[in-house]
Amino acid sequence: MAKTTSRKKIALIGAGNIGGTLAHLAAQKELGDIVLFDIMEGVPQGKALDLSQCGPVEGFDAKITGSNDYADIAGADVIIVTAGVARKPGMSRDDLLGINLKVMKAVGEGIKNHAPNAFVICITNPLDAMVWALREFSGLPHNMVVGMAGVLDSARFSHFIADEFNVSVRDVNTFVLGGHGDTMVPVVRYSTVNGIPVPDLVKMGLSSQEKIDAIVKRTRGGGGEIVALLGTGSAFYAPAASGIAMAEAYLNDQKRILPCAAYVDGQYGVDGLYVGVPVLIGAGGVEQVIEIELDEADKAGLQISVDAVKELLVACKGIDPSLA
Ligand SMILES: NC(=O)c1ccc[n+]([C@@H]2O[C@H](COP(=O)([O-])OP(=O)(O)OC[C@H]3O[C@@H](n4cnc5c(N)ncnc54)[C@H](O)[C@@H]3O)[C@@H](O)[C@H]2O)c1
Ligand SMILES: O=C(O)C[C@H](O)C(=O)O
Repeated sequence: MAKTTSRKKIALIGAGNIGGTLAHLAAQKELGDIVLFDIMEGVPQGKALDLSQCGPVEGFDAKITGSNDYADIAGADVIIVTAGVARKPGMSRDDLLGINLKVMKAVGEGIKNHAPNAFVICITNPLDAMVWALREFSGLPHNMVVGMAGVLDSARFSHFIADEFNVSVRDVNTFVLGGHGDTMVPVVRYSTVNGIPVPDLVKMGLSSQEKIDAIVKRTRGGGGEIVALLGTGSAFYAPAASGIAMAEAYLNDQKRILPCAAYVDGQYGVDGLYVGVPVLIGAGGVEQVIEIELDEADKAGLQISVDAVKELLVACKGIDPSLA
């Protein structure tokens, strides 16, 4: 029987570890038909065929194709970008700036020419600089281009908090703001177990400040911990799950409040750059930047993070004068 053509279309630029996992999750959730794009010939096609053959076993109905041609992303509702290079042990995310900036240029132009109405989620590192550059190269409205980092960093924080208090992770809610680097700001005051702020749980003697401080530190280094363990490549299951949560918020107009690298234009005293803040995502893309009250320590932490992102933008402009 002929299939409906009114399904949503999800284009995944980069068919590596995260791209393949994104495709699998999007198919399992039947978010729409999926195009996997990569410059490696055969890889997106091979992964698309393999994933399509999960359909009969898992019972999902989604058309999955692989491509090396940007024309195939035409009409995409959502694009998730993971194209580029991942860091190796001993490297920082910022070491990827030069190589991945060139990738963002090619991807941005591909999106501009073939899918300018899509909601674009960037995952490529160094995240806050790459999402800014991707927006510049694509020319899309700022509210339609967003970076994935805070959902992942908060998921790590939540996992560690759930472990510490020996409670279900479902009852834990945490917030990590700022750039996706060593200067990220896990906001302990807004982190709760079923509504009870973590500092109150410490006061109740259920943990200690030292243990919470260690969890904050581990969260900040969460990506590096996995890079060191894997030896080659970086985390991809939780990053893909986080990207899918953001895509679902847009596709299903969920009005979710999620920490994302969003364009900030005045809020938090920050102007004209992408950095991790709470935003409302719905059918209008990033519909609002939510300005929460921060204490002095968190404000200072956010400023340090913003300054680190600013330095990366200067580096981007130095490498590619078209960005200046
Ligand atoms: N934002 C985050 O929280 C977060 C989390 C995890 C990983 N990352 C980053 O995501 C990126 C991808 O990670 P991964 O594990 O999927 O890496 P990977 O190496 O498995 O996959 C990257 C893919 O990009 C492709 N690629 C390279 N240049 C391209 C181009 N010009 N056009 C299209 N495709 C191109 C490669 O062929 C490869 O298949 C890395 O930069 C990594 O650091 C970010
Ligand atoms: O740490 C990395 O290099 C990948 C990613 O940014 C992560 O946090 O897992």
